[in-house]
Amino acid sequence: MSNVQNKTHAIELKGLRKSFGKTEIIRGVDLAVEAGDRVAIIGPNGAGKSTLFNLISGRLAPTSGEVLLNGKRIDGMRPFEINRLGLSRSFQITNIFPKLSVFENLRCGVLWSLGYRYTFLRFLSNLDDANERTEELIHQVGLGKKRDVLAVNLTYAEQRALEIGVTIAGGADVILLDEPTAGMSKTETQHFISLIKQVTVGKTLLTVEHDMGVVFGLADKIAVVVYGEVIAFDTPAAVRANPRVQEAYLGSAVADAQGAGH
Ligand SMILES: Nc1ncnc2c1ncn2[C@@H]1O[C@H](COP(=O)(O)OP(=O)(O)OP(=O)(O)O)[C@@H](O)[C@H]1O
Repeated sequence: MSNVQNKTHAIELKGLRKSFGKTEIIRGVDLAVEAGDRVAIIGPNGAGKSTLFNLISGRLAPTSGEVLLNGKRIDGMRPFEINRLGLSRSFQITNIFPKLSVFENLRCGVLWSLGYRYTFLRFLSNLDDANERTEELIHQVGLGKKRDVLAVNLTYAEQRALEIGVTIAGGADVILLDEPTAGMSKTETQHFISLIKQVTVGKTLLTVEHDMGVVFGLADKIAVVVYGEVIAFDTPAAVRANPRVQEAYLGSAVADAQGAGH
C-alpha cells in the first residue's frame, strides 16, 4: 500500500462498529475513499450496506469507531450538520415536495444550502443567484422541458432525476445515493447512469447498489460488504477476479454483468 498517512480522504471509516441490541451488524469497518472516486457498496441482503450509509450520513451513531468527512470527524453529528459540511444524501422521492414544481423543488435545495429556511421561500422569488443556480440544475438533470410541472405529475424516472437534482443542489462534494436506478427500465437505467456520471464529475460518490450492470457501469471502485465487514475494496476488475468475493457473494452476479457487456 502507498503511504496514505498524511492524505485526507473524502470519507474515511475507522474501526466502525454498530450494534442493535446484542447483535453487531457492522463489525469493524475500515474504508478510505479518495476524493473524486465513485464507489459502489455491494453485498448480500442484510449485509449492513444501508446501516453503513446511515452511519456515514448521521442518521445513526456508531457504537464505536470513527467517521471522517474530508478529514473532520462527523460521527455523532446530526444529518443536517453533516450536510452543511458538504455531504448530501438522496432521501428517495418521498422527500420531493409533490405539490411544488420542478423549479421550486430544486430552488428549495439551493436555498437550503444558502442557509434559508423553507418557510421563507415565498418571499424570495427574486433572489437572482439562487434562481440562476436553479436554472442551471434543471438543465443538468435533463428536466428543462419540465421546469413548471408539479413533481407529482412527473414520470417515475423524472422524479428520480429531480431527486438527484435536489441532492446535488447544495453543491456538496460528497454525494450518497441509495439504489438510484431501482425500479427503472433498462433504457432508463442506462440513461440514468450517464446522468449520474455527469452530475458527479469532480465529486465523490457513494452508492448502495444491487444491480451489477449499474455497479460496473458507474463505479471506479467497489466495496464488498459481507456480514458487516468490508471483505474487498478495489477496482471493478480486481473485485470481479477476487476469489473471496466470488465465493462469498458475486459468483453468478458477475457472470450476469459480463453477459450484459459491462
Ligand atoms: N434499526 C435497526 N434495528 C435493528 N436491526 C436493524 C436495524 N437496522 C438494520 N437492522 C438489521 O441489520 C441488518 C443489516 O441491515 P441493512 O439494512 O443494513 O442491510 P443491507 O445490506 O442494506 O440489506 P438490503 O440489501 O436487504 O437492503 C439486518 O439484519 C437488519 O435487520
